[in-house]
Amino acid sequence: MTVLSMKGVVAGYGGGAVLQGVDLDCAERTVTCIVGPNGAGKSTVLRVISGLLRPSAGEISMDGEAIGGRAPDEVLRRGIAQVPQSHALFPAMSVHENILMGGYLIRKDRRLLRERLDMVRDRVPIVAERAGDSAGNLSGGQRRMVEIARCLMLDPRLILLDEPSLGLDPRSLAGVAALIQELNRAGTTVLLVEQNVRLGLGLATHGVVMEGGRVRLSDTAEKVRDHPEIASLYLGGTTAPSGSTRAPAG
Ligand SMILES: Nc1ncnc2c1ncn2[C@@H]1O[C@H](COP(=O)(O)OP(=O)(O)OP(=O)(O)O)[C@@H](O)[C@H]1O
Repeated sequence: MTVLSMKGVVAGYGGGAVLQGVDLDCAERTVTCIVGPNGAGKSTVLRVISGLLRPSAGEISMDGEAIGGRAPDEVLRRGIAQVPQSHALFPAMSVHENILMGGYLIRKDRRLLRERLDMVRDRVPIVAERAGDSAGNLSGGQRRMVEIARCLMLDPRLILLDEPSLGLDPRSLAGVAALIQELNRAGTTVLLVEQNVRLGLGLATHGVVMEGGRVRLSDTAEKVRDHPEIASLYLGGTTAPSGSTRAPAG
């Protein structure tokens, strides 16, 4: 079943279209990774889905219902949560308080809030382990985990992640990759943008290559990763060794 569908989406920032007719589908329970050169429009795709940017043409639908051009809070209520590129936590607030902010839309339903909090603590252990610490005192990798955990408070159907690997050391990378895969196993559909092509396509089920505001290639992550042009452009001329289709866990 298709969760998210984009057809012929055109969008930009006033000085001409950045997205020039993007077609993209995310099937339920898949992890789709968008890769491509700087300026290709990858982050713009996420912005146009989450409602931060209005498309000037084309269609965007979620579970078959049109959402193109809707306000961000409405898109969020429909189950699409975006985790921004970085620095998304309130550094002076505790981890627990930051997580509660993620439940703002459901704050009046105390029981649901409590249930979600338990679920988030369960899925992302650092939320309980560092509950009382200021978010500003966490390492980069821990912050990224809490940023992702925060968006789980609304139990989204689709999570949008903009460069989850940005600025992380290798150990944190593995932890964040494992968390994304775990969420996916629990049933969440994920769409992410990644500069770290090896990591992104390693943890994804599907890959999308963008160039000049268009989708150039869309296939299983494995096929995209093994595509000769992708290998030479992004993976240093070598295709990933067979058997390394998934990022290491832990
Ligand atoms: N807020 C903005 N205002 C004006 N132009 C923008 C804005 N954000 C992005 N752009 C332009 O839109 C184009 C696509 O940007 P986008 O961030 O989507 O690319 P990207 O593929 O994610 O690349 P990168 O990895 O560099 O972020 C670029 O030419 C960029 O300069």
